[in-house]
Amino acid sequence: MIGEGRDVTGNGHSPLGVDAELPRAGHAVFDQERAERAIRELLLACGEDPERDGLRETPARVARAYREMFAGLYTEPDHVLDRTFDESHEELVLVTDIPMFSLCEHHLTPFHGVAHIGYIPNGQGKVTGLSKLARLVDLYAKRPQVQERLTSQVADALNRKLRPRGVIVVIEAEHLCMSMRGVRKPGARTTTSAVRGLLQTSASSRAEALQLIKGRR
Ligand SMILES: Nc1nc2c(ncn2[C@@H]2O[C@H](COP(=O)(O)OP(=O)(O)OP(=O)(O)O)[C@@H](O)[C@H]2O)c(=O)[nH]1
Ligand SMILES: [Zn+2]
Repeated sequence: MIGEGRDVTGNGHSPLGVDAELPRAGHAVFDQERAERAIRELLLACGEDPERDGLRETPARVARAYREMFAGLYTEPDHVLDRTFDESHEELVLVTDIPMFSLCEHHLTPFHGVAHIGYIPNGQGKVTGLSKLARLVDLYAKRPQVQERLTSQVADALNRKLRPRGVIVVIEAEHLCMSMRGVRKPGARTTTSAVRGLLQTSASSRAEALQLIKGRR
């Protein structure tokens, strides 16, 4: 099957079904041939001619694009948090404006924007590399998603793996299913947040994090 043995994520992790050490996420591997057939059928259903010059390679291209855009189905996102550093920092760590691209599971059209991710380490050597926060949101985003679930999944993964004192995830995104079709409201942005631990229970800690997120520019 095409896709086996390749790093579809571009982040050094193998797709599942190849590396038995990796925990399973969803089903095994991307079925390139099936996806190609489906895209060809879609073109036919739309009244297009998939044999014309400009479209001949399109089913294969689109299938490869979906393999990449759904890479989070074949790789366990939590895996990116496996390596931690022994740092005694006990205050907020916040990475803002992480570019985020996903596909809404209702229309399979993109929603995109930025993610802000913060956590308060537990002071017992569970600090992650900053890039891993961006990798985490990337892999959960690379699934058919809704913004609310994406936001909670990132927060829950951080909570599970780092056992921090608190977590905050805020995602601001524009949904193309609301801009280029349907209700057609380009520019409308949706903000979702998920807070865990101290950032849920302590209004002042949450306010401080939100202030840093809102006042970042
Ligand atoms: N809560 C939530 N809704 C979303 C998300 N992405 C898309 N949607 C919404 O999913 C809904 C699907 O509504 P339906 O009535 O089943 O589909 P539809 O007839 O295509 O709806 P319209 O988009 O209003 O034309 C729409 O209101 C979308 O705006 C998301 O991430 N979260
Ligand atoms: Zn949608």
